[in-house]
Amino acid sequence: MELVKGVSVGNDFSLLEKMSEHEQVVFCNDPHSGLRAIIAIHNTTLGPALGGCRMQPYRNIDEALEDVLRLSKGMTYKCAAADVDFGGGKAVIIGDPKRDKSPELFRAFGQFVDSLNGRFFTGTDMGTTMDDFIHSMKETRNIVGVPEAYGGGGDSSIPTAQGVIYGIQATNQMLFNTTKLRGVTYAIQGLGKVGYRVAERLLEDGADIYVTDISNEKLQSIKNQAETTKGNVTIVKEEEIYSQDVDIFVPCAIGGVINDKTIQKLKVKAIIGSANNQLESEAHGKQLTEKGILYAPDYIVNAGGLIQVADELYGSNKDRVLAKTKEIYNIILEIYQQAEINQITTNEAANQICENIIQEKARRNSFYSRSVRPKWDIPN
Ligand SMILES: NC(=O)C1=CN([C@@H]2O[C@H](COP(=O)(O)OP(=O)(O)OC[C@H]3O[C@@H](n4cnc5c(N)ncnc54)[C@H](O)[C@@H]3O)[C@@H](O)[C@H]2O)C=CC1
Ligand SMILES: O=C(O)CCC(=O)C(=O)O
Repeated sequence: MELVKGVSVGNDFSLLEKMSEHEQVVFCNDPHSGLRAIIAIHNTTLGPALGGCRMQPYRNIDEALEDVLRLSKGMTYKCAAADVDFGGGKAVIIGDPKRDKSPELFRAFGQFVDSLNGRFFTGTDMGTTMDDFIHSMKETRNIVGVPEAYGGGGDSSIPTAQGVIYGIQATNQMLFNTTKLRGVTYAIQGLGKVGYRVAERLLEDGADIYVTDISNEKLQSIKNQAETTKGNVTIVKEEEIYSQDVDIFVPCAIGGVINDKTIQKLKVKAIIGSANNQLESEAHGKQLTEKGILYAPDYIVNAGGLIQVADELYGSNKDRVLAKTKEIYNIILEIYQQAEINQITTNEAANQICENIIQEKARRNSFYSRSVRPKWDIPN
């Protein structure tokens, strides 16, 4: 008897080959709530996988799978660089965040997370908010980025934006021999949870910024705010953000924005922002170096949120989170120096540093490697 009619995932092993670097990929389907999601666990050498959950109206399964595989790999490196005892994972929910959310959908998602029995911890990302995960928390304890009123560290985009600012200061030090934010010009793509805070801080310090977003409301809001700050804001069209005659491009929206097309347009001296997977491919890092553009690897710059959500497992302490986030300044400088000494790209330098950390820790913690439980005791 044919139980599942007409289902084909190809007549080869291409799906498994696609995830050959990953430990586990879980496809989640709950017809009752409409949940369709993918959870990817890339590497648990340093601890259970941790990574936010993105909600996006992906066009097809390939697009969603590609995104979750790339994002979860990035988390492995981000955890290593940020020195947190977690591995890399990520989740994507296929759906429109404006239309398709419901308490049932996030509860169903929580049940899938719980079924992984401590191998995966998750929280907010693009398209999801802390409120969504209040529903998931009813089904699993393995939710991070929880509001303060529920015992968590609160909005993780606050330390993420702080980390971006430390990264910009390190970049200004490298390029202009100053840690000051003003006197340097910036083009910001995306005024969401992170980008808006970065824009606010730059304006407060008297910097001139150029901004774009697909939301007019956000553009208008920052424009209004700039009336009371020392810095000035200029709104530009979405596609024009790449060709602005400014010092630094600050991508804080979607991934893949550094590609063959945009590199041609860029006139900046450096790129530093919060968006995950900014380079369409690693080779684009080389193209940036050849063009004399300094690239601050995204997963180093945007680790502030991860640092905060990982800290929740020790009880959430703002001073501890800030101290660790400040380290982003030194790590970025170290990467710039290593790239220069070894004549490699900054993304290669960052990858090498992280791979060495993972190997070194795996040797020390071999008893712990691939454990399904965190070191600390979290009751289930
Ligand atoms: N929230 C956090 O703590 C962290 C965020 N990130 C990454 O930073 C980026 C931004 O994250 P959030 O601010 O949390 O997301 P968000 O969803 O709050 O904001 C994204 C903003 O980008 C805008 N946008 C979307 N497409 C655009 C386009 N083509 N051009 C211009 N603007 C566009 C949206 O309208 C929105 O205002 C994402 O790539 C995310 O993965 C990384 C680490 C932590
Ligand atoms: O920032 C978060 O809430 C979780 C960490 C994460 O998913 C990320 O850094 O991309």
